[in-house]
Amino acid sequence: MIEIGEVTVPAATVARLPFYLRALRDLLSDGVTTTSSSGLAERSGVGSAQLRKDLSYLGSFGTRGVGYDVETLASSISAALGLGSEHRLAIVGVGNLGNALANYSGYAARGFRLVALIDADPDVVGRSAAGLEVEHSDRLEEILAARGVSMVILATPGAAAQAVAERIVACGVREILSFSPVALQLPDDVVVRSVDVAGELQILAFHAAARHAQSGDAVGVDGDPAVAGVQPSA
Ligand SMILES: NC(=O)c1ccc[n+]([C@@H]2O[C@H](COP(=O)([O-])OP(=O)(O)OC[C@H]3O[C@@H](n4cnc5c(N)ncnc54)[C@H](O)[C@@H]3O)[C@@H](O)[C@H]2O)c1
Repeated sequence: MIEIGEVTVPAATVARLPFYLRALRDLLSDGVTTTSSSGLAERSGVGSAQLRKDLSYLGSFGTRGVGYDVETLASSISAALGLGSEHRLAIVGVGNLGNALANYSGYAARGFRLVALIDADPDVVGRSAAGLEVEHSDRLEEILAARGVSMVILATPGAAAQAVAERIVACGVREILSFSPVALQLPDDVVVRSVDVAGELQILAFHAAARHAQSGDAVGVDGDPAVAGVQPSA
């Protein structure tokens, strides 16, 4: 459970709020001002009962027979997610992944501003991405403080991740999005979200194997024995 203002919201609900917000912003850009819970649920990819339950944690927004006011609901979800004010973001580890993430153009529209790129490799330092110059990690503390960084994307190799994360946390940063393949050991008040693309693909492989098993087809996608070998649980 996560505290949002004075209410406690299940972590799974918080994880779905960005999907609702994205769907609402799409509706707004299509000029749609009201939406039904079923319409919003469909756009968000969740069931409408789930959506109504999730939104009930944030207060009462819908009007029976009319639906939700798109702008009001989007503002409420934004506020609940703490997106009212801009989050200043740094990427630490600007290799293949960090560079690709730096060049993502969607941060500003979602309330984030990329303000620093940091790397340890002298060959990488000085390169430019997204209008920023990569700076040396020797100056990490100084850079995070000077730019008011509140969130960090960590994309260093696993071997460096723990030590770098500790330095980031010592600067007061409490939210880290980690792509590094290690379980970071950090104080309890630090929130780490870990992204594992290969792990997500394994989950898809599991579902593919389950579907093939149900249809009596023992061979996985494209005959891949690794996929075929995954056994779904009951
Ligand atoms: N989670 C995922 O889904 C996923 C997907 C791809 C890669 N990864 C992981 O992300 C990380 C980055 O992958 P990549 O392909 O970009 O690797 P990369 O080697 O291209 O980039 C890593 C960068 O980190 C820098 N670095 C090393 N030590 C550092 C330190 N102490 N401080 C600051 N920078 C430092 C390196 O100089 C390099 O530029 C790896 O750990 C990789 O395993 C995760």
